[in-house]
Amino acid sequence: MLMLLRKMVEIYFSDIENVNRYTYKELKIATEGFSPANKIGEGGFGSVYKGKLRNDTLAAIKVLSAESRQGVKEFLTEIKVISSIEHENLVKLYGCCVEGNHRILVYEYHENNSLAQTLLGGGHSSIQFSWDVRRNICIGVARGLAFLHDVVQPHIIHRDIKASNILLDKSLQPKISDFGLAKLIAANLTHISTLVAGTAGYLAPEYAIRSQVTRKSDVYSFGVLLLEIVSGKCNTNRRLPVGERYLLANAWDLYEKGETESLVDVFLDGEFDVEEAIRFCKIGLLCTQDSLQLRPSMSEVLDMLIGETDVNEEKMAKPGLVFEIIEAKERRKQKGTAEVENASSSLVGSGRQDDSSLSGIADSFATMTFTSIYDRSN
Ligand SMILES: Nc1ncnc2c1ncn2[C@@H]1O[C@H](COP(=O)(O)OP(=O)(O)OP(=O)(O)O)[C@@H](O)[C@H]1O
Repeated sequence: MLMLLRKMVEIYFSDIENVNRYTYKELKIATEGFSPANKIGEGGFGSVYKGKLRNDTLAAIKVLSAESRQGVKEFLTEIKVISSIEHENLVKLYGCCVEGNHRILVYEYHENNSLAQTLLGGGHSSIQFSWDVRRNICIGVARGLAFLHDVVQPHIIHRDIKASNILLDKSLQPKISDFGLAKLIAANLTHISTLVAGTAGYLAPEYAIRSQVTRKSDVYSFGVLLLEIVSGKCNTNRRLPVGERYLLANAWDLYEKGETESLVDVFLDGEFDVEEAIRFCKIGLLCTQDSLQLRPSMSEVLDMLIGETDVNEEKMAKPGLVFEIIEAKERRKQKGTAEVENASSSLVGSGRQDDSSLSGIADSFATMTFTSIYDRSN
């Protein structure tokens, strides 16, 4: 069995070009024995360490935990996928280590950390997120995603677009990381169903409820991220009163009242291009509409962001809000009642959801990893 596995790994590796292989020993040296001092993060799949490679290059070394769902096949698939694509807004994979039980990915290191720890990190970062910087980040992320969706063949759905997966390099260029959930899907398939493994606040309703993954579920997540970048607020802040907890619901309320401008981060102190900021908010709302068909593609989003095309808000519908289901589920847990069904029926546009899809909610949520429902302290 072990021999067979080794053989499989060798066959797979012989098929993968341009990927360095590292030994466990050299990665141990690079991270000073995986010392806690060099640990820079902890994700759903394991720990991330900063390390210095043999050629003095800094790297982010992601050690997949034993509990990680990624087996050899998924691990090697991830490597194959990442190594075959290169783009200025995607994190570069240097190589990997597959030795015994060790599964380690070695990425280019980006010193300015993620948006989750900087922009949304509660004031612990010294980075100045001016409007120009934010605009550049939004456009860069849209470029990276449009590339994955519309240029790479067959296209790639990221599935886990969120602030902790947007890293910043030394000149604050955004880099999309974590293709652990990405899967290549055949171009003729419109969607694939799978276990929901994204993060709650960024999840498109159809993804949360029916595990339905399409490029449009990435578009939804991008819309949430866009609103976070413009507002400087996390999509969920459980410290706030119920009515103010959810950024997306607030954004829609303000839009309806014609007060979209007040969504923009107060830290900008009024120093931003008002028209452009409002346009970005509207694009965020276009992306998060309940109906997949109404959401634009990432290439269309990019064109709207750079002002190449206008934002058509004529028929813009209310966003699909997942939090209502989450809260109802929490209440049900506490009270042992069957409120999920009630809350689900109040989901925006939920008239299209039948009982069979609703009955899957609890199961879908049981498989979700709620790893990044973070709060911003201010
Ligand atoms: N290439 C990198 N350069 C610098 N820091 C990184 C890099 N990759 C990851 N990190 C840091 O490690 C943290 C954890 O990353 P990881 O992708 O494993 O998990 P996550 O995105 O936080 O959560 P999840 O696994 O649920 O997606 C990131 O938030 C970031 O701070």
